[in-house]
Amino acid sequence: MTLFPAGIGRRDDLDAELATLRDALGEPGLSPARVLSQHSGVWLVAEPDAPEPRLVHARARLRDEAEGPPVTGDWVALDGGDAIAGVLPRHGAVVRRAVGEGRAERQVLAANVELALVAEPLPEPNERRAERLAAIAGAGEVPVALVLTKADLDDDADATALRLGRDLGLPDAIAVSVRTGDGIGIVRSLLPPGSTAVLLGPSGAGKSTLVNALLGEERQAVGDVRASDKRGRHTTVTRELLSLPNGGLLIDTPGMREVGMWDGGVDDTFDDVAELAAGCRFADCQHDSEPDCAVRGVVAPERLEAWRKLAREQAWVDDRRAAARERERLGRSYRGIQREARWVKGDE
Ligand SMILES: Nc1nc2c(ncn2[C@@H]2O[C@H](COP(=O)(O)OP(=O)(O)OP(=O)(O)O)[C@@H](O)[C@H]2O)c(=O)[nH]1
Ligand SMILES: [Zn+2]
Repeated sequence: MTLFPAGIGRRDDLDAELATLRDALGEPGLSPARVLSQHSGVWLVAEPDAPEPRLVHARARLRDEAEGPPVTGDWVALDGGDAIAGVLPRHGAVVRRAVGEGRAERQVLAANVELALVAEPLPEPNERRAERLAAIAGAGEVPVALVLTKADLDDDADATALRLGRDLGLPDAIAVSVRTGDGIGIVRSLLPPGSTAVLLGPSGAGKSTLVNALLGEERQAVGDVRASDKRGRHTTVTRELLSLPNGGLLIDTPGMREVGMWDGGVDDTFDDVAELAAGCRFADCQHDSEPDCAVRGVVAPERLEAWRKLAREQAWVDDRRAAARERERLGRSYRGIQREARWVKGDE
């Protein structure tokens, strides 16, 4: 079986970006690859001309960088020694706050994606959950299509998709059923050859079932790959980049229970609120009980409550990130002073 009949996606500026990285690291021999999946301490990568993917590790420096380690979908530069030497700039990434109460760290869920498919199951899709996923995708400049699964369980599936799409400001909203095949062709048309999309949604939404339908008979072996780390333990794939029969690529993610805001995107997702808010008397109007509010009474109360919640959460994250940057800045100047002191003493 050929593992990658359809290639590993498109990257228009690959040569130029690789050249920049080669120059920056002073290593002319770096070659490109794409991360298919991420395991503990190893990465499965595909190279443009290699018949099979292989496991590589990453240089230690990449693990504690602000950007975090390479993730599924990343374009990376490999050195001759089986290591990822650098990660190419990400064009379109879905980032959430890492899971855990009070943690202010980022987690990149998927890199270099051109579309996020946000899945919610019918007959009772959770509008707020979809809104939140759309917000983190929007923050990474990734367009969103809403995919309402299990359409066979809802007589008004198409009407629900239309309404939800309108409420959330997502023009692409499709009801799909793997049982009847409804909508599958439309989803396929959103994934043209060479493009990469990511599928996001809660556990049980029917993501794996949908992926299997899109793969048809060609479910690939990458899904079964298990990597053994240095201690010989086995770890299972979490997020993987799959190659669809028509040449589109799809990153499959496990169901998420928590989706914390990280990079903003609240105003983009709630552009109805943002636009109307220009007419409020106070610039920091919470559209709650303030006089002369232009939003309250126009935007649905549930959506307004969701906006408040996400905006508060984003403010919390922004505060922590600013504090972390300040600590980093102080740390740097402190280390600088130490270095200078040593230099003066002549012991460096
Ligand atoms: N009626 C109906 N059931 C579906 C459809 N698609 C999936 N299901 C069912 O929904 C359940 C969950 O589907 P999965 O594909 O495992 O869901 P998932 O989103 O991948 O879940 P995680 O792997 O936990 O993230 C299964 O019992 C499927 O058979 C559909 O179109 N119609
Ligand atoms: Zn207001």
